[in-house]
Amino acid sequence: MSSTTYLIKGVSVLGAEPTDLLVRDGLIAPESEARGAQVIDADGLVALPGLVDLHTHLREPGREDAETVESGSRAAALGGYTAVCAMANTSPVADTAGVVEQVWRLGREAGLVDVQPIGAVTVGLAGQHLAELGAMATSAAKVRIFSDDGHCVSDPRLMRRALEYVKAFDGVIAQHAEEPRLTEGAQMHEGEVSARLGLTGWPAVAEEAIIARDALLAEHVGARLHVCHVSTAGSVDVLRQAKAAGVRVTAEVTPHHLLLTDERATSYDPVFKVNPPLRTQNDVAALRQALAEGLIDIVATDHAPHAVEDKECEWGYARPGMLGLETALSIVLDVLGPDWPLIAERMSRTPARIAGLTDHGHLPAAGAPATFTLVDPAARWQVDPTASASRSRNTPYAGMTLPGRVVATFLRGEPTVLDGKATK
Ligand SMILES: NC(=O)N[C@@H](CC(=O)O)C(=O)O
Ligand SMILES: [Zn+2]
Ligand SMILES: [Zn+2]
Repeated sequence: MSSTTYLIKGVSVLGAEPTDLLVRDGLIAPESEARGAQVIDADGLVALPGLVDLHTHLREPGREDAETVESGSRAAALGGYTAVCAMANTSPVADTAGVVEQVWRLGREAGLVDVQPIGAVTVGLAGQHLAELGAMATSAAKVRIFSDDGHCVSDPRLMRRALEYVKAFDGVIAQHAEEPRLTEGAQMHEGEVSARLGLTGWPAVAEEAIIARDALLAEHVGARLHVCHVSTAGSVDVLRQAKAAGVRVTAEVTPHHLLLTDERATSYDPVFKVNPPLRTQNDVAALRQALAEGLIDIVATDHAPHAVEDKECEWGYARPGMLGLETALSIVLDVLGPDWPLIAERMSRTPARIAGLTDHGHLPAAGAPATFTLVDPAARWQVDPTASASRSRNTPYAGMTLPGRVVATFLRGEPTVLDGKATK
């Protein structure tokens, strides 16, 4: 625990009238005890609860050339995050207690954000046999979210069993919704642009059909379902129906699906290749609306670092995925506007609740954990891929000027970012 006490002066909590926050012994303390504190001038800055990413690829173990738990944690802290959920599609796959505990320990050692491992649903992500979900849940990593992300759990019987299994410990299955038979050879969204470019399409219905099926399965067994990276207007309609019927379903949208469209593929620049693919302007509009209304519960980055040789090649050979941790808040600010209570809800409080991360998602107020981020809403910055803390460079926003800059991030009273720079 930090021995340093910080007095954050003149900060606007979620856009409210400026106030002072005293950070002491890991908590926000009553301000009367401010003697000897290190003062941080927060004039013009907004305080948000530390952001929580429910969908991050950290690539360790296996592809430490693309990202490590430490480098990804640093990118996260710089983006205003205090917790990230690490996806299981590593090498070896995080399908055992041993691997999830390794990732969890690496996160603790890096000490920049809380790294909460996600466990695989099936052994080796192969979609054949359930992984040892119970052993991962009772491990030191206390896994509560399970996902074969990168792959869809397409076998309905396996999906049903997984949903039933995790009910015992209030777990959740996070589904990468993609009917594989409908996306064989797919390179981009199936529509006008794919027809023009002559690239094999990934139809919206491949996502929507799985969400509909899984919502029915979740309802049938009374279990929790989370839908990863929702990308189409039709998926929003399915979610609306499922939620109206009382199904225990939550959903996420990525910053890139809120901003970019399939028109980007006309550049043939693989930096825009991602799964699910960038969709149409109509989809973007529906996703924004659904996020504002709460039909889509949260923003998750799907931060997917890839090595240069996997991205700087022909479109057809490139791996899908893009960086997201350092730009997410700026993109959301751009898309939603400075509605700080809404941003806090969608990027911190609700993801913390879904993941069961009780240390996170608290408003910075006396008595709460000092786990928050300070943002300069007036700052604008230009995205420079070479300046990223990630080991990879595949940001789709290179050269763009974005609003909002993270100035500081605190995790349980310890600064992980100060003056816009990581502290370790
Ligand atoms: N989003 C992607 O395009 N890629 C992800 C996998 C995934 O999220 O499905 C990856 O691991 O690279
Ligand atoms: Zn996915
Ligand atoms: Zn992913």
